Amino acid sequence: MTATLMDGNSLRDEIIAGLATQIEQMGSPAICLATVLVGDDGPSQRYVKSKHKKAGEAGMVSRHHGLDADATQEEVEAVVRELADDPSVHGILVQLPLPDGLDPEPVLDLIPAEKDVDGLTERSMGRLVRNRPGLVSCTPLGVLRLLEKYSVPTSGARAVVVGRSTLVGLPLSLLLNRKGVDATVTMAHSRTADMAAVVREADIVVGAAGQARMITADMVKPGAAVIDVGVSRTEAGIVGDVDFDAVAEVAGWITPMPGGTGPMTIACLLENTLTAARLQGL
Ligand SMILES: NC(=O)C1=CN([C@@H]2O[C@H](COP(=O)(O)OP(=O)(O)OC[C@H]3O[C@@H](n4cnc5c(N)ncnc54)[C@H](OP(=O)(O)O)[C@@H]3O)[C@@H](O)[C@H]2O)C=CC1
Ligand SMILES: Nc1nc(=O)c2c([nH]1)NC[C@@H]1CN(c3ccc(C(=O)N[C@@H](CCC(=O)O)C(=O)O)cc3)C=[N+]21
Repeated sequence: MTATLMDGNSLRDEIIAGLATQIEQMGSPAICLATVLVGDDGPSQRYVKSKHKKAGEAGMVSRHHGLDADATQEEVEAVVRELADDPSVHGILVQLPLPDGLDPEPVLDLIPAEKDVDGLTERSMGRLVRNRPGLVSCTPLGVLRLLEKYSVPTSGARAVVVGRSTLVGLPLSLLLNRKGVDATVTMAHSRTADMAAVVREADIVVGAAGQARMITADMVKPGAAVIDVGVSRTEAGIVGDVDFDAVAEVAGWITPMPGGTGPMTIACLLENTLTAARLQGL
């Protein structure tokens, strides 16, 4: 392998240790992250469990609300409303996607901006667009942290983000475009014509489409930084959007899957929870 491996597990541990120290210095207040999961999807339950475990390591408390897959819109909204009104809860994360038949928009609308640790509400997204301080989606933040940690040059670099969701692709594109980061960003998606040619232009490639191994070695410019966000369940197990073994021979930097962006998402979620607690006066 010629690429430098961008190790999300070790950077996560570093970030969580830093959070634990900060929280101790604050006199160890009970900073609380609440998660809401509707349905019994196995991997979602695993991610949520891992979020709670890591919250404990950071010196935070956490609370989980699990609802049955057949929960009604009203039931989900009632849970979120209760968490929104509860002053002992500092961060609220509603695991997406919700089961078919439930509309996430009115649910997200109930999350107060200062508790929006996923950065998904209209106010948080608006602040991101307007370049004002606010909570930003965790996976995009984690990607930026990895680029920074490994000194990947971003100013003037061409970045291609494959995926334009409000959870990952869109906020990440906005962050990469920000003053100070200064990449020239292309957002690619399922209608992009000649994806291979678009990706080949990139100094920084982010796969956030959820299409198993769609980014192949022939699509990658030699020396590029390749970040894998996608998670697909296949018969071979969990695989990313990047054809890791072959791309690692061409890229300058690459994230492993697992061990790359997943752990960084959790670290940044906890960082957002501390920020949220401070916004609420802790
Ligand atoms: N590692 C982590 O921490 C996290 C991982 N994930 C994973 O990242 C992936 C993306 O998540 P999310 O953004 O929520 O997913 P969405 O399904 O909301 O969005 C997927 C995006 O990828 C685009 N897309 C789909 N197929 C293709 C294709 N063949 N070529 C190009 N673009 C395509 C879609 O395009 P269009 O808009 O045209 O439909 C859409 O913009 C998933 O696998 C998810 O599990 C998500 C969050 C955190
Ligand atoms: N509102 C909302 N916010 C999210 O941030 C969110 C979401 N909904 N829905 C689902 C996706 C997915 N996601 C992951 C988190 C951690 C890992 C993670 O830690 N993965 C480990 C591997 C874990 C394993 O092996 O199961 C790793 O990559 O090393 C992966 C994926 C957050 N998501």
